[in-house]
Amino acid sequence: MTQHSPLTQPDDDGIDREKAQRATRLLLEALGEDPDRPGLTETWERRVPDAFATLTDGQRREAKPTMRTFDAESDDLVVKTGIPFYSLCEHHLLPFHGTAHVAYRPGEAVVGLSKLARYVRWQSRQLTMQERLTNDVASGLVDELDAPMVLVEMNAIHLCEAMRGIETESTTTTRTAIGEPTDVEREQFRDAIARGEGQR
Ligand SMILES: Nc1nc2c(ncn2[C@@H]2O[C@H](COP(=O)(O)OP(=O)(O)OP(=O)(O)O)[C@@H](O)[C@H]2O)c(=O)[nH]1
Ligand SMILES: [Zn+2]
Repeated sequence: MTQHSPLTQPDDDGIDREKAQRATRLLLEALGEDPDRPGLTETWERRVPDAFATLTDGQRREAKPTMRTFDAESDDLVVKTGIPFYSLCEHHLLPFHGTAHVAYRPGEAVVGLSKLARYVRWQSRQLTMQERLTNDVASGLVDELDAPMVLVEMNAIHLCEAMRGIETESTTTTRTAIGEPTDVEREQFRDAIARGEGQR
């Protein structure tokens, strides 16, 4: 069907490229398009399968960022706010995107700061719901860091709500805590988020 992949088996990036090509072609036909018109041939042959391979690599452990850690020197809360993320809603296959804030109380280790953002980006790349993604980020970080306490907040706009359906762009906030955050830690997390928002 294409020079990019003669195989029906999943490629290394985990998606069955020929199926994705056939499905995209079929969808274009269902929409009344001619998939063989010049502007669309590479769309089903290459671009859409490649895009979905990237946008779902959160399902593949091999794509997980390396979480380099260092010895912790204290158990003071580490907070990273304003991490952009892009995900796909499993109901409509449309994006939801926004900002994540994460905090953890170190156990034996702290992680390189950039890895928190990389981890959120990787986890976001799957068909999911915002609530589940928030929990996945938190439980994943607990496992990765062996951290006794993690807090995550995500704020997002869902394009399935903005572009169709209710046609309203509103922000959804989801939060989760794993472990037992103290009142002081919760306050530090809230303050850091508010400070970050003040700077934008
Ligand atoms: N809880 C939750 N709901 C979501 C998320 N993403 C999309 N939705 C909602 O999923 C629901 C799907 O509702 P359905 O009634 O099955 O589908 P629909 O007819 O397309 O719904 P409308 O969007 O209201 O037109 C909608 O209310 C969306 O707003 C998410 O991450 N979490
Ligand atoms: Zn949706």
